[in-house]
Amino acid sequence: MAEAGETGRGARIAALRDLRVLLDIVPAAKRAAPLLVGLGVIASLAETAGISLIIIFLYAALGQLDDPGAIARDFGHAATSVLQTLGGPAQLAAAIFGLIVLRGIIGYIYSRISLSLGARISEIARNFIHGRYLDVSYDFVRRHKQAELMEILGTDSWTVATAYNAFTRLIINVCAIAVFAVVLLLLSWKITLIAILCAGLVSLFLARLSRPVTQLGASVKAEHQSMGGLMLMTLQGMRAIRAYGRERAQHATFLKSSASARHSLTRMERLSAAINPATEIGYLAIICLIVGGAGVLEVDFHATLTIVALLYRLRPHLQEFESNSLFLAQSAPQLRAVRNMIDPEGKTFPEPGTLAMPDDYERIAFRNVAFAYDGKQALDDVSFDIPRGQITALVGASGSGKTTIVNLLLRLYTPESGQILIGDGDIANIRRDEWLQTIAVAGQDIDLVEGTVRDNVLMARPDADQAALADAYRMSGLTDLLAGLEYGDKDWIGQQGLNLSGGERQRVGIARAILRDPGILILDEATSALDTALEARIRKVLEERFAGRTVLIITHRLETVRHVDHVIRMSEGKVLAEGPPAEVLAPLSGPSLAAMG
Ligand SMILES: Nc1ncnc2c1ncn2[C@@H]1O[C@H](COP(=O)(O)OP(=O)(O)OP(=O)(O)O)[C@@H](O)[C@H]1O
Repeated sequence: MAEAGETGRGARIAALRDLRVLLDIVPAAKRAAPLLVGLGVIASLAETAGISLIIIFLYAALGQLDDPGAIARDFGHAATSVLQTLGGPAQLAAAIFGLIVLRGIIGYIYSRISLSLGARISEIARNFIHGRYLDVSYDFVRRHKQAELMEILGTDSWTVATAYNAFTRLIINVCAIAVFAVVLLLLSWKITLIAILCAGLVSLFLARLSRPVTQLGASVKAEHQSMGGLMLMTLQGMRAIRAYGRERAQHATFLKSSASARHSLTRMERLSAAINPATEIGYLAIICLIVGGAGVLEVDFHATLTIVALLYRLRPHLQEFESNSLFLAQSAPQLRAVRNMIDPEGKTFPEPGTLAMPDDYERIAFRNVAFAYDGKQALDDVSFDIPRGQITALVGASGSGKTTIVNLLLRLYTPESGQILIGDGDIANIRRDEWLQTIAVAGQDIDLVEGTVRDNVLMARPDADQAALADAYRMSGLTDLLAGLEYGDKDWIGQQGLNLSGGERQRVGIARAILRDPGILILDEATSALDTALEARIRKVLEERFAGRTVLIITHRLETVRHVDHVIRMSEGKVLAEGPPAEVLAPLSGPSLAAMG
């Protein structure tokens, strides 16, 4: 975001700097900028020439060109020679018409190019940001609020295009003002000098008036973000909100946030709305001043009239200049947010790895692994083995670090110290896609996406055929359930699969892991919501299917642990014991291992 307290000018400069960096990802827009500016300048020249010809036309119609000295000398001579070159008033009228048409055509070409470039810039910016969310470390995404990420992707990415348009228009405005200034200088340098001085004063006044706009732009963005957060909370927490009767309270919070967003937006728009009439009044005052000053400076009436006509035409350019410049100041916080997201600095990216997956390893070995979430220690000097081709159970009280181990195996995070070895090599050095192809997880927090059962299961292997899918459904006990649904596996299961029961969602997660057909299967409390009979049936099927493969089970249920080959018992981020179940579990008793830390 633009720094709090940054002045309007500082914000404009920051916005332009960020825009320049952002346009690195859209080289076409960078290349097209001079073309757009060129077109704008030609349009301005055509406009100025057209106005000058109209003035000549008027003088000629009034018979004033017979005495060029009657109007400003240089302009009078130039006007006479233009009229002589063209041949007469009819040709002059045709030239004026031609210039108006030329300006119209150029304006149309400009709009076509800038519109399609704008659309392209937004598209590339949002694609880039979406890609960034997927390739940056999982930790980075976890640290940011979802509402913030949504706002940057869904709203701020559009601002890049509008800011680009404002920037090119700004250059065009400057060029148009310069062209008008040259013609005005030719008419009377004294009056032009006064006009420039007054315009400078008006501009300073407007800059002062619009100073709070940057802070307001930042608060509008913050309010929008917090409202977005509440919207997400309403949708994602709908069940809890209703279950605890928090509808009114949630709505009241939303109303407050919504009113606050309106308040900031209204203040910003009120200020923006004041800029236009203030600009108009300021420049009209300059025109009045010039009319009054012309008499004092003894500038003749005709020249004054011509100057006033030109100044009047110049006014929209000055006004547009002010509003484009204001827009850049307003959009500084959004451009900064997009730039920060695109900038690789301060972000970490998962190691892609270079080595092939070994096929002669005997175990996955954690060696002195430590890991902390934002300084909170989750694993402390953890060492244990997961033997290849065997069933290992990872047990321990809630919060002892079991899921963190799964997260490290999935390479969602990297250990702060220590190593996870497969054979002699660190898993971080194995090609990430190959490693993930080898491993599959079904968990208690089933990560189902909004869509159908089929969409969710196919995530594991998009090219799987119907037979493989049916096999995965059968093994996870889903066949009967799907037969009962109106559209079978194409039934919409809602957000995070909430149209299904907890046990059904778990079975979809298991089907997905089975379809992957991995060498290493991780079941993180994957059957905790199933009844004992169904759990036993699925376990039997999985044992047959994954016989001879590596299976890591995370569970609290004692009966599940008793039959495994190897047990690792954890407590508060440390390994307490490791070995055969009889040895490790001997000191424990009871059907549940929930409190075994
Ligand atoms: N995303 C996170 N951010 C911050 N702290 C976290 C995060 N995930 C886990 N922790 C903390 O790390 C520690 C280990 O958590 P972990 O989820 O690995 O435990 P667990 O043994 O799997 O627990 P459970 O059996 O309840 O699932 C806990 O103290 C937990 O609060």
